[in-house]
Amino acid sequence: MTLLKVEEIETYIEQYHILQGISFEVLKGEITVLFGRNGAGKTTTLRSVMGLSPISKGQITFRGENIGSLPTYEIARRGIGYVPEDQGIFKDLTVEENMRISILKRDESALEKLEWILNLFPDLKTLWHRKSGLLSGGQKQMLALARAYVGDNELLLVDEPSKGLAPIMVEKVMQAIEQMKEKTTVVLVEQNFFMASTIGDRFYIVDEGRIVHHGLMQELKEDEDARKKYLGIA
Ligand SMILES: Nc1ncnc2c1ncn2[C@@H]1O[C@H](COP(=O)(O)OP(=O)(O)OP(=O)(O)O)[C@@H](O)[C@H]1O
Repeated sequence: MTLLKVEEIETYIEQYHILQGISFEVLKGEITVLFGRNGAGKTTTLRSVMGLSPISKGQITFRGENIGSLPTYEIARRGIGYVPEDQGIFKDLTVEENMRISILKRDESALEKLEWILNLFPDLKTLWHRKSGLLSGGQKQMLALARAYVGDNELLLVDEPSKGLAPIMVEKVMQAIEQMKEKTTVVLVEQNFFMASTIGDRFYIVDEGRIVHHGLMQELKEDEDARKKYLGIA
């Protein structure tokens, strides 16, 4: 089932034509990875879906509803969570406080979700009363993912969670995202092909504001020529 459909979106930032016709589809329960070099337009794509960088053309459909012209808070209310590159956590609040303000409805399902995610990230339990600003980069990333997960979201947009992390931490975060797939759907922006290709189901490659290649992750893993051509790796 298609959860999110992005069709030929175009986005300007100031006078710059950043997205020049981006289309992709996200199927429920899958991890869809957006690859592409620095400055290709990956972050702008996620921000456009969230309404943070409004589109000037094209259509964005979430669960069959056109959300392309809605304000960000309405898009968030419909169940799309965004984990930006800088994680978007409240650094002066504790881990507990950060988690509590993300839980919109304090019902049984929210508590179940909280328990499930804390089992996935046991470090957060240990750090429960610590100010989030004092956490390591990897711990902050886990907190950001956990917050997005308990926020009653059906789709998570996650921007480069591996950025700046030590390899062991990158592996942990990727494994966690893979496990989150059991419960939610993820669009992942990632430069680390080797990590993302182990957990992704489908890929899209962004270049100069356009999709230049897409398919099943397995196909890209088996296609050395495409990896060289589009990602510059063997
Ligand atoms: N506020 C802004 N003003 C002007 N140009 C911007 C602004 N934000 C982004 N851009 C430009 O838009 C283009 C796409 O940026 P974007 O952040 O979407 O790329 P990206 O693929 O996510 O790259 P990275 O991996 O480096 O984060 C870049 O050329 C960038 O310089």
